[in-house]
Amino acid sequence: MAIEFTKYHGLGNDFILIDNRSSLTPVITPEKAVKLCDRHFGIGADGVIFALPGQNGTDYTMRIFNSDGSEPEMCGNGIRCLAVFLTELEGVSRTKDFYTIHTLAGTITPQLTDDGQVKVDMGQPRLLAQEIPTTLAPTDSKVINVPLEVADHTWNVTCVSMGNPHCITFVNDVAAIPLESIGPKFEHHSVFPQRTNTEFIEIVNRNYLKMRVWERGAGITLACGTGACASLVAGVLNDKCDRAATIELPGGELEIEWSEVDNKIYMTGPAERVFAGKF
Ligand SMILES: N[C@@H](CCC[C@H](N)C(=O)O)C(=O)O
Repeated sequence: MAIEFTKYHGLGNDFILIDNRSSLTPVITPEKAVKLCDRHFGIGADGVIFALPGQNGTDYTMRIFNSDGSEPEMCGNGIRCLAVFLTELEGVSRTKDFYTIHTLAGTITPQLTDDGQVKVDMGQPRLLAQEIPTTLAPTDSKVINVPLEVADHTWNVTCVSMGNPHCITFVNDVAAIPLESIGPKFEHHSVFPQRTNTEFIEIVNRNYLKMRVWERGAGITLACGTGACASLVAGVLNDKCDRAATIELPGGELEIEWSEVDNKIYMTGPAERVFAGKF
């Protein structure tokens, strides 16, 4: 059976999107997703995203497989891509400029803005150790600036869940971080029972941060939306940045705001269609 797909990216964090609106079961297995994501023998992507029917009153459901076949709870760049993909699928019958999307991290709401970007209500960050999850602190404590031994070095980390786990470290120079070698050591550290995404952040000023990321299940990527949101929260918790900032990633910039009004995170950035095909 031939399956149609469309390739999208959000700041170079790239995904294979599949129209799965006729069933709540993904049309391909995690093992097949690994093959499709392979950059030499497949289409090449950081993950596969499925547009499924809505649940609990939402418009749609999003599921995603990382390039290693694991299933994360949420994907920030991916949900912007999904929002634009849905407009493509719905065509002229589209009647509104936002979607309610059921995810494993709860209901997320991406909105298409007039300038072609996508602004996403990412929900509230979760800060307790049991919510990350991590054993770095007692279950009902926050994990802020806590020492962690990785690769014979003590890193002070702050942990934030955006539905998926993030471990954030502030450094003087993100370019100097040997991501390829230490990323996997953070991801598989025994204090993270569900593994973790890892962000290294350089504070340029209180409204501009530089970030590099090692993603759980995908390795080095050019951008991570949930990671940018989690990093802004970590910056605020450590009094290193304001509640609204630009995050510069290798693939481009995201605007992130942590609202004092509703405690939610709002992420704004692009989503670009690359090409479509069949496999
Ligand atoms: N790139 C994504 C995050 C994708 C999921 C992540 N690899 C995980 O396993 O949690 C983003 O833009 O948020």
